[in-house]
This record gives sequence, structure tokens and C-alpha cells, in this order.
Amino acid sequence: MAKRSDRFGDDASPQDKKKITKEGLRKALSIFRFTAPYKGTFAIGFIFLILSQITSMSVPLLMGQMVASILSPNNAQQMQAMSSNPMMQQMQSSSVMNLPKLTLDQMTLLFLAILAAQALFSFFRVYTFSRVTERSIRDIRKELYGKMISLPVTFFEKNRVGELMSRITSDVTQLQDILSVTLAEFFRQIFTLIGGICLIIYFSGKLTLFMLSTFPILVVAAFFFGKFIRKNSKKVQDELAQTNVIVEETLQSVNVVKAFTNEAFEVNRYTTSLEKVLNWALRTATFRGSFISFIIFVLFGAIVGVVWYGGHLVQNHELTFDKLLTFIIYTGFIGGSVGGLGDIYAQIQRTIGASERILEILDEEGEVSTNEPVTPVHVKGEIVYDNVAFAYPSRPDVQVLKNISLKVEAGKKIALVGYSGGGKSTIVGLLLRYYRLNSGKILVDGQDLQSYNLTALRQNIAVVPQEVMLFGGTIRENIAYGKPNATEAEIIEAARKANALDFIESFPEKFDTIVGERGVKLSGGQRQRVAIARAILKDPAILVLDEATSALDSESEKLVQDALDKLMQNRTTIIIAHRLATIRNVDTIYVLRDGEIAESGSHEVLLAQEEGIYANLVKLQYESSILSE
Ligand SMILES: Nc1ncnc2c1ncn2[C@@H]1O[C@H](COP(=O)(O)OP(=O)(O)OP(=O)(O)O)[C@@H](O)[C@H]1O
Repeated sequence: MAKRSDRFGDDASPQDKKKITKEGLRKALSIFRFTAPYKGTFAIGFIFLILSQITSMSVPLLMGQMVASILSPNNAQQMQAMSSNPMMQQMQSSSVMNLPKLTLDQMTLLFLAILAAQALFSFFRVYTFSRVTERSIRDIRKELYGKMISLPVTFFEKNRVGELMSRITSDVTQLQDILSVTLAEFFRQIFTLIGGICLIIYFSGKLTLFMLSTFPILVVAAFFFGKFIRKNSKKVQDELAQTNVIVEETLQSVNVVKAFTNEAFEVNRYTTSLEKVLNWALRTATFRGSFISFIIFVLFGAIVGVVWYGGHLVQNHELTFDKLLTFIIYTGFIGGSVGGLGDIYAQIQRTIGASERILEILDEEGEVSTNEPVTPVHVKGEIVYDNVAFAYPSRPDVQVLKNISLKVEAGKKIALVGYSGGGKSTIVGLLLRYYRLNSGKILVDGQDLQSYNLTALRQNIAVVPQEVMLFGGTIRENIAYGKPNATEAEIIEAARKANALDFIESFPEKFDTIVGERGVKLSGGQRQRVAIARAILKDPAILVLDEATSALDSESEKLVQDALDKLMQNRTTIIIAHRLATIRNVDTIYVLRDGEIAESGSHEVLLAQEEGIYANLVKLQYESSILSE
């Protein structure tokens, strides 16, 4: 059984304490390499971003200009009415940025035209950025899944499936946010900030200096709150991943939960886990809330200050009223962008966590490549284990196999028997190169197993497992899993040889019958025959039969055994045997005890050793079968 640990989540937590270093940021941002193929579209999006930004930045100017045109000399009546007002007199000689004077109606039309352009640019900005994002996200998911599926078995023993699921779902979604919204927002805000500051300096250097004096407070606040927000949000994500693990594991094994009537227990376990998420999320919310309210306070405070100071400048005729108005609107823009940048900073911090975790997987070394073609190798099937010793990487101190030496000639059959935990499955796992040997060698056709291309090697081995896993799809698809390009005739022939044709044809939809979670549930014997059909299609030189521990009814048993006999013909076969009656005819039986071969020989030879383990096991099984009859 796979021994799993919580290491994946735990691995991430020490990084919580890590500040955003230049190196960390650079590494995390390398996730943006996924946008590289779309840089052309990105550039177009960027142009639209700049255009839409220029148009929105012109709004305060236009506002000021409109106010100026309301009060301008072009409007004779108003001019008369206002000529007594010194402020207005001052305004008559100047307008915002000394733009050509337009009437109020002209100004309104210009304003509307600019707004229409702004709407158009914004649409294309959002659309082009989304094109880049959605494609990049698809590529990230594709590469992530491709990597996950090609990682060695040992990786899956360390990392829970639920957590890996949340890498490919919620962590990728987090990236989606940053690519689609945050990145564009970041540039927008920077643009607003720089453009806005340049413009207000132009209007009034004194007032700008006054306004900018509030900045250090904002920067310190952003730094302080950002640190806490990052730490807490990563914790929320980690806890959420744990919560998902519970849902996934219990729903997958819902029968076990029900058999133990542990529904309430699981609800409790889930609730406890949810509470943790809630607590961390609320802590994060406190920081985020405080940060935002603080920013708003400082922002409006700054505006009030600007109005106060600017008002004095107007009173002292150092500034015109319309310039003050434009200045104030720009100040609002700048303040908004500073606040926005704070939020973006927190977003980036969260994204760093997510991309670090994604990169962690992408940086793992896969054992096979999913996109390189493999040159097939056809082995004859001679297998030699030469002094093989092995301990699982997760438990290096427990020697599971010690000096295993055995030989199976091509086309011959051997059986591995022995007490549970003796190491039978491990021997087979090593043949499939799920793990690396500690010492000794395994040879196939006289050649070291390591020297084979892994995919080519596994193409020569078929496994009929104890628990047959069917994928949610049709029976046809499930059989064709052994040879994805199989023809219809080949599939039918494989089903026939596997004694599966009759039961398949008894379903109204025949080969199109959906099996698995959302379809027909096949019996144990039927599932095994589907697995045998898969193996027949694969047509390997080497066959591994992991015999089902649970006995089938005698009719089903006969059909399965008959199908297996056909499957085994002319193939090197290793049978992990639990029911000894089925292995009488194999060439050699190896009896394993504590990771060593304790006995070996044919059924007759081993049976003749009265005190032998095999003879004892046969006796025990015989007695229990008599008892159960
Ligand atoms: N992935 C693993 N990581 C660590 N230890 C493992 C792993 N798989 C199996 N083991 C340990 O290795 C030993 C041999 O297990 P193995 O599954 O090979 O025995 P087996 O003879 O096939 O047992 P059974 O008949 O019950 O299937 C056991 O002690 C088991 O706990």
C-alpha cells in the first residue's frame, strides 16, 4: 500500500516565513514564461492598455477644460456676470494646459468622443489580455498534468492526490487572476501614478510636494500589512488544500465510510478542518480590511489637505480654480492607484505562493516523457533477478527484499507465494521500474533493466491487477486502454478471448455501455475479464497477474481462469498467487518469507516437503475450503 505523508503542504509552509526576495520573485515570476508564445497578442493588449489609459487620464483635463469653458469669455452673458469676480478674471486669461478654447457644447462633444474611444480601447484591452491568459492557463494546466502523470510512483506516495488536485485547480486559478486582471491593473496603476504625478507637477509644484508628503505613510503601511497578508493567505490556501483532501478521500472511499457508519465522524473532521480555514481567512480579512480602511482614510485625508492647501494658493492667486479642480481629480486618481497598488502587492504575494507550488511540481524530474516518440523494443521475456535487495525510499531502514535471485525463462510461468507483506508485489513493482534497486540487478533478455527506455520496457509488460480500475467511459474505451489505436475487430476478438463477449453483448448498449462512476457497475469477475481483454490487446511478452484475494463464484472463477490460461500462453508470466489451487501448473513456485526466497520448486516438489511453508499453506487453504463448504 502506498504510504502517504503530508509533506507536500508542509514543504510549503517554511516558505511562508520567507520574505519576497528578489530571487524568490524572479523564480516565481518565471511562471510568466507560459505567456511567451503569446507575446504578440500581449503587446497588442498592452497598446490598448496604454490607449485606454491615455483616454482615462485625459478625463480630469477635460473636466477642468469644461469648467473653464463654462466660465470662459466665449460665453458673453456669464462673462459679464462673473467679471466682477477676481478669481474668474484670473481664469479668463488662462485655461487648463492652455488648450484651445472651446464652447461648452464643443467640449461636451469632445468629452463624449473621448469616452467612446476609451470604451472601445478598454474592450480590446480586456479581450486581448484574456486571450493571452486563457491560452497560457491552458498551457500551464497541460504541462502540469503532463508532468504529474509522468512522475514516478514515489512522488505519489509523498503527495496526496487531493493536494495535487488543488495545485491544478485553485493554484492555477490564482495565476489566472494575476495574468488576466492583476498584471493589466499593475501597469494601469503605474501609468496613472507616473502620468498623474507629472501632470500635477506641471499644474503646481508646491501643491504636488504637499500631496506627495503623504506617500511615505502609504509605503510603510503597504509593507507592514503586505507581510501579514501574504503569510496568512498562504496559510489559508494550505488549510484549504487539507480540507479538499478530506472531501476527496472520503468521497472516493464512500463505501468504507458508510460501512463504518462514520458519516458524522467525517463531517466533524471536515468541520474542524474548515474551522481552521475560516480562522486563517478571517485573520487575513482583518489585515486586508485594516489595510484598505487605512488607505482610504489617508487617501481622503490627503484630498482634504490638498483642497485646504490648494484653496489657500487660489486665494493667494498662485493657482486658478480650474487648475485646482483638475489637480484634485488627478490626486484622486493617484491616490486610487496607490491604494490599488497595495492590493496588487497582496495579490502578487498570494500568486508567488501559488506559482512556487506549481513550479515545485514542474521542476520535478519526470520518469517518462509524454511528448517524445519512443522506439518500440520487443523483448522475448527472459527475466533474471540477481541478488536484488531493496528498501522503499520512504522507509529506508526496512529491508523489504534481501538477496532475491530467480530466473524465468522466456514463455515460462512462475508464481510468488507467501505470507502477506512478504514482498511479492514489491518484486513485481521493481520489474516495472517503479523504484530503483538498492543493490543487485534485474535483467530482461540478458540486458540490465535500467538500460531500457522506460516506456519501451513497460510496453512489453501487462498487469492484470487485484483491483481492476475501470475509467468512466464505455466498455470499448476501457478495453482499448490496452492499445488505444485498436480496431473494432481487435477489440471484439480480445473480449471474446477474455470470455467477456457474452456479458458485454447482454447489455442493451453492448460495447457502448458506460461503466464506472456514472454507469453500469460491473461485478468483480466481469471487471477482471475486461482487464484480461486489455492485456490481450496489449499483447505483451511479459505478464503479471496479481490474483484477486477475494474468491469469485465458481462459474465466474472458471470463466476468468479460462481467459487467464489463454492469456498466459507463450508469455513469461509472474503470478502473485493467493489461492494456491490456481498455480499447480506453473513451472516454478517461489515462496517468500520476510523478503527472502525461502523455498522454490514445482508444486509437487514443494508439497513433498512436509514441514515446508508451501505444504503448510496448501494444507491451511485446503482445510479452510473444506470448512467453508
Ligand atoms: N510503497 C511502500 N512504501 C513503503 N513500504 C511499503 C510500500 N509498499 C509495501 N511496503 C512494505 O513492504 C513490505 C512488502 O510489501 P508487499 O506489498 O511487497 O508484500 P506482498 O507480499 O505483496 O503482500 P500482500 O500479499 O499482502 O499483497 C511490507 O512490509 C509493506 O508494508
